[in-house]
Amino acid sequence: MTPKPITVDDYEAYARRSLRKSVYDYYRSGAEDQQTLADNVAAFSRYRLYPRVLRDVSATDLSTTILGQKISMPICVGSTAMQRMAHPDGETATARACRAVGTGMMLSSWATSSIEEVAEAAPDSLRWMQLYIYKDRNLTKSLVQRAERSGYKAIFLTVDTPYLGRRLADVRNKFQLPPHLRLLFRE
Ligand SMILES: Cc1cc2nc3c(=O)[nH]c(=O)nc-3n(C[C@H](O)[C@H](O)[C@H](O)COP(=O)(O)O)c2cc1C
Repeated sequence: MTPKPITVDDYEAYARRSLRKSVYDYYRSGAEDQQTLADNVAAFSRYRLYPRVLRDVSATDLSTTILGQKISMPICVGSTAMQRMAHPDGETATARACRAVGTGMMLSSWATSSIEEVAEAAPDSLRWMQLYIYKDRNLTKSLVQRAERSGYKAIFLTVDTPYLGRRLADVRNKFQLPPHLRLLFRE
C-alpha cells in the first residue's frame, strides 16, 4: 500500500500518480521556460526557521490577523483555478478544509464551483474572491455583487492577465477544461 502523503512533495507525487497527465501538467506548470517558477521555489528554500530555546512553550500560538480577520496561522489558500479537475468536490472541499484548520481561502474567478456553492459548503468560513476584470463590465460587477451577497470578505484583483502566460505543457497537451465542467463566470 502506498504510504499516506505527508509533505508537499509527497502530495505532488501522489497527484502525478492519480491525475490525468494534462490535468497534472496544468496544476504544476509555470509559463514559458518556468524560470520564475524555479526562482520562486529557490526563494522559498532559502527561508530558515530560527529556533528559540529556553522559552515558555506551554501555549504556542501561530494565529494572526489578515484584513481584520483572525486566522489560525499565517498561511492561506491562494486563488487556483479549476479544482474540480482533481476531485468532484473541487473548491467546496478546499473551503471546508480551510474552515477546518481556521484559515482563509481565495476563490478563483476561474473556479469550477459557483460562488454560492462554495459559500454554502462552508458558510462560516473566511472567504475572499479573486477577480479578473472582464470587458463585459456588467459580468464583472455581477461577480462582485454575488461575492458580497455570499459573505466573501474581500476582492483580490489580478492585474497581470491582459495577456496570459504561455504555458508550454498546456500547448503540448492541447489543454482544455473537461467538457463536464464549467467556469464560474460562464454559468
Ligand atoms: C494551477 C494554478 C492555478 C492558478 N489559478 C489562478 C487563478 O485562477 N487566478 C489567479 O489570480 N491566480 C492564479 N494562480 C496564481 C496563484 O494564485 C499564485 O499567485 C501563483 O501561483 C504564485 O504563487 P506561488 O509561488 O505560491 O505558486 C494559479 C496558480 C496555479 C499554480
